[in-house]
Amino acid sequence: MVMGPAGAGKSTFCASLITHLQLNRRSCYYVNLDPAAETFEHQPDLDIKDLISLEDVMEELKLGPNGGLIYCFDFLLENLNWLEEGLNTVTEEYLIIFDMPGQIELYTHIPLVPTLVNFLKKPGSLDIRLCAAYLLESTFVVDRAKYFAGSLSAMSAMLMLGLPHLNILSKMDLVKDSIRKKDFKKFLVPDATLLEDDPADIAARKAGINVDAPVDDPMNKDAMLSGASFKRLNTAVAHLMDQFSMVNFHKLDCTDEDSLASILSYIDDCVQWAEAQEPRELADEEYEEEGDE
Ligand SMILES: Nc1nc2c(ncn2[C@@H]2O[C@H](COP(=O)(O)OP(=O)(O)OP(=O)(O)O)[C@@H](O)[C@H]2O)c(=O)[nH]1
Ligand SMILES: [Mg+2]
Repeated sequence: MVMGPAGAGKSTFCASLITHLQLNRRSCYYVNLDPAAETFEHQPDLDIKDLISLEDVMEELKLGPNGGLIYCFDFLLENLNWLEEGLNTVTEEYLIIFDMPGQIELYTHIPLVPTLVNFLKKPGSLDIRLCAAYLLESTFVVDRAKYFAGSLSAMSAMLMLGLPHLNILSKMDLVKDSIRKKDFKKFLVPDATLLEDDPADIAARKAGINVDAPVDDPMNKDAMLSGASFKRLNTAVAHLMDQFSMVNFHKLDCTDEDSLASILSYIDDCVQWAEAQEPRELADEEYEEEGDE
């Protein structure tokens, strides 16, 4: 189940993963659960838009895009038999890829996704072994406040969903030229020491702003204007991440087959894909191909 904030690269990752699976002769089943998604590199095998369209909901119920999305998800949960019918025949050989919408409220404020997850993994029913792939943009590391806020959202999803969980820094192609591999390593585990060389603080100090001013009252206007209370907030979030010590990241570059293979192997481990495979007989043409090699 591919999740993460809006624009994190979820659909692109799904498309690259499908291409990678096809190249490696693996079966996959693509489920689009984002009712706002318009174009696809690979046509979904099951598409929420066949059940309900966000456009219709917004038009008929006079809802905005976020309210409309929540309505669509509510509707999906009331019509889970549609999902069950679509997935019932998918065998263990398949890797099912769920492409999720990016609105964070689906995971946290109103627990719609946790309800869906419980339905999909229910023993005796669909009984799908799920794994969450939570994507964050790797460019976030440049802005420590964004990086820690993103890591906190990842941790929140981990706690809410209780699934085997992979946190992934996507779009590595965008940073690989500007940040050396060795320097990037420290961002794979969110840790409060990363705030020590925050470029935003360095720039603020250069501009003569005292971001290190002691803050007795974080709501004090001076503390807010100087950025000192914001720094205090980030430090608190960073220490919280340290205390839970739950989040670590894997790097993903969708343009690199090795990177995709590495992420896929983690996913396979989480969902125990290899263990679930029955030994199968090769089809005649596959025998011939193997012979040729
Ligand atoms: N350079 C680069 N751009 C990417 C990558 N993945 C996604 N993008 C771009 O980022 C934008 C958003 O990508 P999507 O895959 O649609 O992101 P998403 O998370 O599915 O977005 P929502 O479904 O709207 O939440 C698009 O313009 C993509 O072309 C990547 O690996 N590298
Ligand atoms: Mg998408």
